[in-house]
Parts: sequence; C-alpha cells; structure tokens
Amino acid sequence: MPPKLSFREKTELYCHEMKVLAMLILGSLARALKVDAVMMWEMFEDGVPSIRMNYYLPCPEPSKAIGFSPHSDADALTILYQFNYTDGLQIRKDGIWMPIRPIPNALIVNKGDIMEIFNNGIYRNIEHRATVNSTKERLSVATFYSCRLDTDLGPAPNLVGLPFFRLFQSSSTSRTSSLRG
Ligand SMILES: O=C(O)CCC(=O)C(=O)O
Ligand SMILES: [Fe+2]
Repeated sequence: MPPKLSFREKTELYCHEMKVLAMLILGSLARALKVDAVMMWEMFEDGVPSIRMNYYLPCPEPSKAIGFSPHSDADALTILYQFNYTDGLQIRKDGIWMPIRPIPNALIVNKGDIMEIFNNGIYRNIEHRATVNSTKERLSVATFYSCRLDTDLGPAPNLVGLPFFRLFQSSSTSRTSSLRG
C-alpha cells in the first residue's frame, strides 16, 4: 500500500511534479526559440512555484457575474488543472472569448507575462477569464511558475536585434513585480 499522504505532502508533491513539467516545457521553448538552453535553465531552475486553488460556486444568474475577471498571469508558465470538468475557462483570441473545454486528465499550459518579456513578444501572454455556471460548482488548480527573483528580466539576447524589434527593456524582477501592483 502506498503511504497515506497529508494534504500538505500531496500539495508539495504536486508542486514538485509541476516544476519538472514546467522545466521540460521551458526546455522545448528554448529549443524552438534557439535560446541558450543554459541561460534559460539558470534563469528558471530555481524559479518560484506557487499554487492557487479556485472554487467557483454555482450562480443563478451567470450572465450577471464573473468567476475570475480578465487577466494575464504574471508568471512565466501556468499549468492549470480543471478539476471537475465544468466549463468556465475562456481565452481571448482575436477579441473573442473562446471556451477552453476541460478534457479529462489534461493540463492546460498558459504563457504568462514573464515568458512574453523573455521571448520579446514572440509568444504572447494569454488573456483569460473564468465564467460561472448556473447549476454546477467548478474547481481549478493553477500552478504558477516564475523565474528566479534575483535575476534581471528582459528579452533573451538572441531575440533582440534584426529581424526582431526590442519590445521590452530589461529590469530587475522585483521591480517588474512591483510595477504590476
Ligand atoms: O479557474 C480558471 O480556469 C482560471 C484561473 C486563473 O486564471 C488563475 O488562477 O489565474
Ligand atoms: Fe489566470
């Protein structure tokens, strides 16, 4: 029998597995963008993970309410698990809100602001929101993965200069986070 884990232990294990996954995805992105993999590794290996568990109650008038207002995540990558397969997550694509239907056992990966800055806007962050449902509750677990806090955040050197236009200046991550409020 596997040992019975406490909620804290399960959460820590989940967070650890999400970090392994985030590093794999970041490695693939580094290859796709031809970014120095060592630089990417050093920037993200000791990155800060955090978890948010979102619980949305059913709402009798869903058109008059919002579960989570439109935003982009401030991190590099968000890995989202839609727990009980209830619709709610939407992304804004070409100005239109598109539903992201839950698929059993699938995880959703979202790029956040840090990723957009790091790749100089080649992959944009994703504006998203969560709506509520008239009869069903909804539960989602978002794991946010950021870069190290003591690093200068800016576009990777090979992604600025021709043919790319520099879209972001480099700045310390603590300053970037404080600017977001
Ligand atoms: O509940 C969702 O599907 C979205 C949650 C979310 O965007 C967040 O926690 O940042
Ligand atoms: Fe979000």
